[in-house]
Amino acid sequence: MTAEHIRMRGVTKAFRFFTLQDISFDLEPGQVMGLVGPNGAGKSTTIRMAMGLMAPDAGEIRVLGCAMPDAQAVAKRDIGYVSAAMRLMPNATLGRHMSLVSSIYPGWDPAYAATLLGRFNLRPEQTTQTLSHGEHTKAALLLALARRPRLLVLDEPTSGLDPVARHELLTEFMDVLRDENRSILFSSHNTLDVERISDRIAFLDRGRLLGSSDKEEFLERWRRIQVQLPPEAELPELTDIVSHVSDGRFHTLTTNRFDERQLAQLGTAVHDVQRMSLEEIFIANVMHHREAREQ
Ligand SMILES: Nc1ncnc2c1ncn2[C@@H]1O[C@H](COP(=O)(O)OP(=O)(O)OP(=O)(O)O)[C@@H](O)[C@H]1O
Repeated sequence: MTAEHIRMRGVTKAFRFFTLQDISFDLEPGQVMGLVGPNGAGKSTTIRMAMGLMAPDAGEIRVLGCAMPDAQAVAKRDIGYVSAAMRLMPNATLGRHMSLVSSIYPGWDPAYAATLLGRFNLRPEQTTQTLSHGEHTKAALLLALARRPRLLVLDEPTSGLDPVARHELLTEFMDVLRDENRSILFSSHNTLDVERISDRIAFLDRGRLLGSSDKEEFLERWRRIQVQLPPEAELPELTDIVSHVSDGRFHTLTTNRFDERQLAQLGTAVHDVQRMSLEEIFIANVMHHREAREQ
């Protein structure tokens, strides 16, 4: 029995034109992990395997202590899963969905469901086919959240939502995490959302995991260093520089392992040191790995 809510080790899945390679990460109780990657990076494939909807070619997946995909029926009693591809029954009302879900899952919380109806501005009488895209997403999220599952797995949960609904949803996620036995894995292109609520981040690109660590660790390690050299002077040999842009005199160095040693080596040439947003780190990380692979 493992304590992790999700544990992936060496997970590989090959399609005709794409391979997800050697994916390993852990999601601990009480954590929110943002799975970030460009289009086609393998986020949904990773999530689908974690949900037991697809078997890996190799590697180990355990979710809430259950081996996936074999023991998915047991694990899913305590997982709320929402993806953009999911469709509610077209002719049924939201109220019908709510009573169906509440009859299956003992954790259903009617008072919380009523609160979410108000927050998401939804009515139980609405049928699925009359819902807008954003309302459909909110309805699916309501059905997952009101079960109060131990693990929420959300594939692009904020796509198609307006900024106010996004804000409300992210606030809901933070509420979920007041309970340290619960956790969330969510995928997103929206690095602002990920930066706001995640405490762990996994970056994926072209089927590979570029890194998985605490958000604060990413934000602490990555820096842009602006350097201004006197004429004829040469930039000292530095390690851990992932990108270097220069017009001869002014240099912008991006480092993924910032420390005082680098500044000491550059001395008085350092003009400015800037923290990077998660979006800037994401782009720099992806470009650095792509260049390294192409060399
Ligand atoms: N069943 C499948 N058969 C063949 N190829 C597949 C299958 N499912 C996914 N792929 C391929 O795997 C790659 C990764 O897809 P995936 O949906 O996991 O990416 P993603 O990171 O979620 O992308 P996006 O952000 O665009 O939704 C894509 O190139 C896709 O074409």
